[in-house]
Amino acid sequence: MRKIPIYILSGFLGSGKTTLLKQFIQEEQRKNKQIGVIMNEVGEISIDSNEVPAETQLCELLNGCICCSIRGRLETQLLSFIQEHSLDAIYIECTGVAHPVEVLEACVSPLLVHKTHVKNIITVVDSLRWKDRMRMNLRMQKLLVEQVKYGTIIVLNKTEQLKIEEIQQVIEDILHINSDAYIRTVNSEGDIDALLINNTRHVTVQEHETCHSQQDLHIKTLVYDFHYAVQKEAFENWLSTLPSTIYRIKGYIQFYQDPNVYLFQYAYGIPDYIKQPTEFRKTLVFIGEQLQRDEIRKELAQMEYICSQFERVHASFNL
Ligand SMILES: Nc1nc2c(ncn2[C@@H]2O[C@H](COP(=O)(O)OP(=O)(O)OP(=O)(O)O)[C@@H](O)[C@H]2O)c(=O)[nH]1
Repeated sequence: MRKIPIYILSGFLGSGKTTLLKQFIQEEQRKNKQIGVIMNEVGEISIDSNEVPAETQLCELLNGCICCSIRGRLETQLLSFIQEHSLDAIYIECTGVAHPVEVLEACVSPLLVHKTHVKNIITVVDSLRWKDRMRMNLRMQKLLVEQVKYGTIIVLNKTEQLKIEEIQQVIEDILHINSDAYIRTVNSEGDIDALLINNTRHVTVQEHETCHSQQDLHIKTLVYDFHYAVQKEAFENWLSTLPSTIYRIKGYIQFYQDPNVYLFQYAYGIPDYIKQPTEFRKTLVFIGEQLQRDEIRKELAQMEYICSQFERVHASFNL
């Protein structure tokens, strides 16, 4: 019986996993292949799944990490994918705080071993964050190293943010931890076929140190729903005050006096806004350590309140 290949996309928060996944999907579609995608999020909602085309079989596993708290749900989902669809490949996008070997363990249960095989663990590295990783606490540094150590292919992404000699240093560090293949990319663009086929190392479950998102890493999430727009300048000023332990923010936002809704991405302190063609629920998801949830809620609510007052004044002048 033909075993369905599984590709595990690993890598820290905001490193470029979804960006890479979108390219895999395009490539598979170009070859008329049917694929299944499993997206795991530590938070209670997924923003990234809106990036997956409607014709792709998609499953969201939310509110926990498939490497620890919701491992059983991954197995159930893989089985249902196999039984209900005729798939050529399955892609699993891990949370940014997952340990790749523990995701692998969840994929090699006795119920799955005769039906699937894990072809590659592709670890995406944010080159700039890697270069500066000593600024992170030891637990996070260890996670970054573990993700690199157990990748069968390393994608060194966001390389345009570094100087040539810095890239050389990052490559040296990475090869020291894992001498398997690596590929340098910007926007996760590269030789997609090489990532799918190339595999110098047999993918096996190995002894490893654990680092679980909630117990060991103390990762917390917050979902904030907007009722009003906020002023862009005030929002950006506020972003610049956030601690570096807020590793990731993503979601949809609307700015005062701008009718557009933007996909907002914030990774390693760098914000990015992409105008959306359609309406989305205006929500931000925060992922980090020591999240001061009440403070974040209060500060965002304050920005909304100011704009709601502007709108009231505006409306009263137009009456
Ligand atoms: N400057 C730069 N930005 C990039 C590159 N690749 C991806 N990004 C941006 O980085 C942000 C995060 O990218 P994603 O692909 O969502 O990262 P991710 O690993 O899926 O994020 P999580 O799933 O939240 O962990 C987005 O704003 C991307 O557009 C790159 O090569 N250079």
